[in-house]
Amino acid sequence: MSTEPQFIELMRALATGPAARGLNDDAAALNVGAETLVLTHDMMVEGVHWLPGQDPADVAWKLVAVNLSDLAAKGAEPLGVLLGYSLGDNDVRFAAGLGEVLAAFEVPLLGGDTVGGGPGRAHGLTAIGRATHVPVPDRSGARPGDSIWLTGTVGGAMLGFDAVRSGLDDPTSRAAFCRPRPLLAEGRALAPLVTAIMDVSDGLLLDASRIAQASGVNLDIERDAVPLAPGVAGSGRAYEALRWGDDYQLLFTLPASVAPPIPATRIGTVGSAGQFPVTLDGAPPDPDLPLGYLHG
Ligand SMILES: Nc1ncnc2c1ncn2[C@@H]1O[C@H](COP(=O)(O)OP(=O)(O)O)[C@@H](O)[C@H]1O
Ligand SMILES: Cc1ncc(C[n+]2csc(CCOP(=O)(O)OP(=O)(O)O)c2C)c(N)n1
Ligand SMILES: [Mg+2]
Repeated sequence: MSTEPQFIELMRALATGPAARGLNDDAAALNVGAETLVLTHDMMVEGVHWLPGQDPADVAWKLVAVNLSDLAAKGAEPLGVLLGYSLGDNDVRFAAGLGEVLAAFEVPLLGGDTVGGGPGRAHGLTAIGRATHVPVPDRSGARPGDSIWLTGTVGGAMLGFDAVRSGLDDPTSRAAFCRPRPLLAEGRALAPLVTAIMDVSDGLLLDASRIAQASGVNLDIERDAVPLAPGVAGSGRAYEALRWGDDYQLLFTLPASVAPPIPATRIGTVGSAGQFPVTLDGAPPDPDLPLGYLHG
């Protein structure tokens, strides 16, 4: 079996048009007449993205939210979604959660496909958006001297996952894992200003390394500047929170003179490319630990 990066490399040879952006971005950007459509697709798999026994309404919420998060990171306004659904237990609960998330973010369901499920069910969703700013911001414009910024905190999903796994009925800590909120308004406000932007799905360090690689720079993160979700600080899991993922915050770079128009924390500085795409307080990350979450 291939790893996720190996398979994407095979796809990269096929996705050669400009709209695919070299498969180096959160979404495709397709010019259609005077508009630019922003298109993304993410899947969720039982046992990989949700635990067997989790409320299907939460799975539906997250499936839509993670895709809208990719639109948010490109400053796009959602136009609609298409659902690929595997039948299983409690399909009615899934439909209820889908209704909630579509209403919460005012996104229409446009269609989809339904198949018989089995163990290890997988659902997919395509989200279609309209660019509110062109050029659609990508990951490649970070320049030495830029500041690195992050919305919100990291580590909340990691703690929420533990709460779900241990059956803890604490809605606040579960919410970060079960019901992430795509930062659509924030992404739209940032799109005209940023030099690079993406959403943090696979872990702050791994996603920062993607901006670094796309931009041909180093991202140096100040460890103590990274805002941690309540409960992470002092738990001994601060470094894990930088690598766990599923937090769906926006990570972006701005020229040093530009202040973000939305609440965010400055977490580091862009430097020239060096041996490591990402450093922490000038030092390489722990070589024995992955930077974030990769499939395969
Ligand atoms: N099976 C696939 N076929 C074509 N493109 C893919 C496939 N899997 C991933 N990609 C592309 O590879 C890039 C990286 O994917 P991914 O890391 O999943 O992005 P994101 O975290 O924004 O969802 C994106 O451009 C995505 O569209
Ligand atoms: C049961 C379970 N175990 C572990 C995780 C953690 N996890 C699984 S995939 C993932 C990264 C994000 O998923 P991915 O499919 O890579 O999304 P993308 O980057 O394509 O948006 C994380 C943090 C989880 N969500 N659920
Ligand atoms: Mg993806």
